[in-house]
Amino acid sequence: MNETFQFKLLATDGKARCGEISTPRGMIRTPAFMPVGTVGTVKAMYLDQVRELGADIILGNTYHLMLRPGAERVARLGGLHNLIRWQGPILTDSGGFQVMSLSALRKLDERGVTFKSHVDGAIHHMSPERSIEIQGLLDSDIQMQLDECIALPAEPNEIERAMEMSLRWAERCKLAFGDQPGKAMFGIVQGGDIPKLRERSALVLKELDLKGYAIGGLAVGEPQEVMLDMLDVTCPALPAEKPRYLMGVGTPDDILKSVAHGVDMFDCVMPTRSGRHGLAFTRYGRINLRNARHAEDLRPLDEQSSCPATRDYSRAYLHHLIRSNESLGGMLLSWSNLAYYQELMADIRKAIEEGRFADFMAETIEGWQRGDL
Ligand SMILES: Nc1cc(CSc2ncc[nH]2)c2nc(N)[nH]c(=O)c2c1
Repeated sequence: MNETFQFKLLATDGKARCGEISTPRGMIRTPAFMPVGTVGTVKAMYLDQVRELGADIILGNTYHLMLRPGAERVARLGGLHNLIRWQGPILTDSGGFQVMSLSALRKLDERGVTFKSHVDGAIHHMSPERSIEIQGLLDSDIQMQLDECIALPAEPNEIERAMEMSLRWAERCKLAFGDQPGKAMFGIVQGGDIPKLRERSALVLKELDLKGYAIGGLAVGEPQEVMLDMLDVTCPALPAEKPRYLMGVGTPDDILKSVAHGVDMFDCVMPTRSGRHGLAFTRYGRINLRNARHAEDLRPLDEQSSCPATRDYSRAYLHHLIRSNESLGGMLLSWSNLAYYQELMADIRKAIEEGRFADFMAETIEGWQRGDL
């Protein structure tokens, strides 16, 4: 079993890149979509199914897991991989983003974040060092620095303050992480929608010579064109030989266009969360199965799909299950959406390798717009 964490670029087509990250727990093919397993489960899915769909890596979450079952308990139980029975790589977010979006009472200052648990109301303090310690206890393969993500639109001096503090936290996290062969700690580029702050953040993080770089502070309410403009500024400022992970993104359209801007890794709750609410992502675009027009439509979502949930179940039945709020509805649509996302990633990787990514992107977007009546 190899002991290193190594990113290899296999092909480029314009700014789009195709590569692979080798880790002691297995290979990650990029561009990669990472299903979100926030509290140790990809909701409504068996992890064997998630693996069979082509996912090489899933996400865990420091904030949720430190509150329940607790980081030290997960370590006593043999680490996250053994607990949830996923032996591939796991990436964990550092928790700051979730504190700011989920916990009732919270305070953020130079020392870190202080918050009240949404589980039992207990008060927690998480410093950059503690976040890395927790991710270590979870035996995470790719760990995120603690950072402060500002929702957009925001005041420039607020964006600058948060970006500068995130840079100081990056250094503290690098120190706390130390040297763990086979594992990686990623810095997170901040800077909101301000190009010169994005450039500074990327350049200072590049000096830290980390094994990979996340692009944070996006997919927080800004229009897609602002997100893509920030990628135009950020990606060239990052080292070409390191992986780039765009956090919290996104729809199939966001992913396709972000790959075209040089992004290698993605994560989003979209395929599972919207699946539970009846929204299907297909090569024809979105289909909302709650809509009455599906009530007697015996067609499957896509008869050409290799996924049984997409190929074998009628829209009428999916409509019935979602309207009846039956668990099977969310299970089948989560399965179908994750299958579609992984199929899209596989098609993207192939198109880049074959030097036809621009045509593939145009054809794919046209298929979504054409829809299927
Ligand atoms: N949009 C967005 C999403 C996430 C969550 S990514 C995630 N964690 C668990 C699941 N998915 C972010 N996380 C951090 N640490 N920083 C960010 O700027 C940021 C931005």
